[in-house]
Amino acid sequence: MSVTWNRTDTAQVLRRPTGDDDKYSRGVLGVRTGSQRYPGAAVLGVEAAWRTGVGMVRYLGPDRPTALVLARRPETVVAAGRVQAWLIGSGTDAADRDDDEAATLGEVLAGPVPVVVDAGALDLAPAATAPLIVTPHAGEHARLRSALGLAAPTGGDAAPGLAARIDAAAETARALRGVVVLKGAQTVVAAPDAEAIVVDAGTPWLAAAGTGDVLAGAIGAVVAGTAAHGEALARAAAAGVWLHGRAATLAAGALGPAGGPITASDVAAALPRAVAEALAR
Ligand SMILES: NC(=O)C1=CN([C@@H]2O[C@H](COP(=O)(O)OP(=O)(O)OC[C@H]3O[C@@H](n4cnc5c(N)ncnc54)[C@H](OP(=O)(O)O)[C@@H]3O)[C@@H](O)[C@H]2O)[C@@H](O)CC1
Ligand SMILES: Nc1ncnc2c1ncn2[C@@H]1O[C@H](COP(=O)(O)OP(=O)(O)O)[C@@H](O)[C@H]1O
Repeated sequence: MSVTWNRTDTAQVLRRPTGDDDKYSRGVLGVRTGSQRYPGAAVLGVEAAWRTGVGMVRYLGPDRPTALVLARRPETVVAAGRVQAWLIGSGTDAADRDDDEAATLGEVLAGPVPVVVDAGALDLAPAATAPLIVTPHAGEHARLRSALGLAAPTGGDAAPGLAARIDAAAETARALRGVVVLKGAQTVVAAPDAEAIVVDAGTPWLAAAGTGDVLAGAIGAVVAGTAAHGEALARAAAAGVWLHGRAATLAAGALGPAGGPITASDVAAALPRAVAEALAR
C-alpha cells in the first residue's frame, strides 16, 4: 500500500517565514559532506539547502570543499554550533574515513537531532540511534540491505518494479528504524510505521550526476526548517523529494516543450521557484 505525493502535500509541510522569525528560528542545517576527491558534492548540497530555504547552513568539511563552498556561497557559516538537522555522507567514501571523522560522525548519529544520511555515510546508518533519513539509490540500497541482514531486493536480473521497491524500502525502514528514501524515477519514501509515499520525479532529465547530492541538501533544509521529528520526518523527506523533482521539471521545461538537458546545478537553481510554486495559494 502506498500514497502518491503532490504539491498540496508539500505545501502542508513547508513553513512560510513570518515577521517573528530570525535566521535561527528558520532552522540551521549542519553539513558534513564532500572530500578531496568529490568536493563538488559539498557545493551542490549546500547550494540546494540554501535554495530550498533555511536560516543558516553550517558547513564543516575538508579544506578543498570548504574553499569551494565559500567561493560559491560566502553566506555559508564554517564554524561549529547548534543545528536543527544534519546532512552527512554525500561526496564521501567510507574507505577514506579516518578515526577522527568516524568519531565525529558517530556523535552526530547518536545525537538527538535528525540526520540525513547519504552516499558514503550509509554504512554507519545501521548502528545509528538519531532520528534518521537515508537516501540510497538502488545500488546503495542493496548494500544497505545486505548490511542489515536483509535479502537482495530482487531475486532475478530484472530491475524490481514499483511494488517490489515499495515492499523492499518498507522492510529496510523497519530494520533501520528510520526513513528510507529509495531514489529513482519514482522515489519511494518509507517509514517504519506508516504507509509508503511515492513521489514522481516529473522528468527523466533528472538522471544526471550530482542530482542526488542536490536532493540530500533539499531534504536536509526541509527537515531543519520544519524541525521535523517522528512521523513528520517521512513527510519532510517527501516534500524535499517533490521540490527536487519539480525544480528539475521547471529547469528542463524552460528549454522547450519536450524538456532538455539539465545539470544538478540547474536543479538547485530552480529550487526557489519550486518552493514558491508549492506555497502559492
Ligand atoms: N560532483 C560530485 O562531486 C559528485 C559526487 N558524487 C559522489 O560520488 C560518490 C560515489 O557515488 P556513485 O553513486 O557514483 O557510486 P556508488 O554509490 O559507489 O555506486 C556505484 C555502483 O552502484 C550501482 N549503482 C549506482 N547507481 C545506481 C542506480 N541508480 N541503480 C542501480 N545501481 C546503481 C552501480 O553498480 P552496477 O549496477 O554497475 O553493478 C554503480 O557502479 C558518492 O559519494 C557521491 O555522493 C556523485 O554524486 C556524482 C557527483
Ligand atoms: N530515470 C529517472 N527519472 C527521473 N529521476 C531519476 C531517474 N533516475 C534517477 N533519478 C533521480 O536522480 C537522482 C540521482 O541521484 P543519485 O543516484 O544519488 O546520483 P548522484 O550520486 O550522481 O548524485 C535521484 O534524485 C533520483 O531519484
